[in-house]
Amino acid sequence: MPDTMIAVIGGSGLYDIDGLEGAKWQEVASPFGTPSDAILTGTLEGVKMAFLPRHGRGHVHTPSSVPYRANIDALKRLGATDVISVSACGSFREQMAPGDFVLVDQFIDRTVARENSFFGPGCVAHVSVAHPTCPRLGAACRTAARAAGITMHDGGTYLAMEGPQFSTLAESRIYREHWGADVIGMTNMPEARLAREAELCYASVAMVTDYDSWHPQHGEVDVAEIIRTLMGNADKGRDMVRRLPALLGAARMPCPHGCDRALNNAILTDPSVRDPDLVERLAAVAGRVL
Ligand SMILES: CSC[C@H]1O[C@H](OP(=O)(O)O)[C@H](O)[C@@H]1O
Ligand SMILES: Nc1ncnc2[nH]cnc12
Repeated sequence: MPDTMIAVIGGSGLYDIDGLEGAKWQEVASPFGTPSDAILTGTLEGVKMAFLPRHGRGHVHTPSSVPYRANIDALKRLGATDVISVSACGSFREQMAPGDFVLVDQFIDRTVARENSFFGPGCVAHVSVAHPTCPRLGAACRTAARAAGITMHDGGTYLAMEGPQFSTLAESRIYREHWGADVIGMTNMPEARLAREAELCYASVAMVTDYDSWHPQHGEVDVAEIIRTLMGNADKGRDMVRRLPALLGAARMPCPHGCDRALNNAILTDPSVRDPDLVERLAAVAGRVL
């Protein structure tokens, strides 16, 4: 078993984390493109850590231009075992209020313009994403957040939209009233799919910044208000992250939910007809089974 390496993908408002020993920003090359930014690496309480700002420092990437495949591949190449996605989101539930966190466990994918798989012609694979997040990693996030005094809602369905515009009122109502979505954001898909293909445990912590556009008392989404809430959320997110190493430990045990074995029996293409270039590109993601 490899050592634990906790990788945090920071969303809007979370562009770095503090307190890492031996911290350095490391460029990591990927055959799937250039990651959003260099990756901050170091250790925290003896546990390896990595941090990647999803939109790049200074917020360069739109939700659609984030190089999701390069990001996940680069984290896997570095040795990441567990990925915690930290994201801003709108809320469809009165009780999931701005400033609260939601431990997302399901997704509805409405993205339309993103590469959503490492595999393709010449190496076809199908993994299950019925349960797209890792309960073990999620439990650590829940414990860490609650220990930090954060209101963390346990479980929620995240609707991933393409953006960059926010939803119309009609869309917001459909997602909330008919589709059962709890929160909305623009980035967790295809990130969660790719983490599963790369056999990484993935947990999503969504930090509520607004009530999207459905709430009669709150009107439409106001970016200035989102940014104000984000600032407070980012500090809470850092506090949660600081508590994770003690909960996950440096010595990793196999994932009891099978995230680290997701590719067992998933590749359909016969070895004799696999595309050698694609197989080479897949070395980090799928080398275990290729
Ligand atoms: C800041 S409002 C919209 C923006 O924030 C979220 O980003 P992330 O998921 O990376 O925290 C949302 O998905 C949009 O990209
Ligand atoms: N209401 C919202 N819709 C989509 N993404 C968001 N990120 C933060 N708030 C959001």
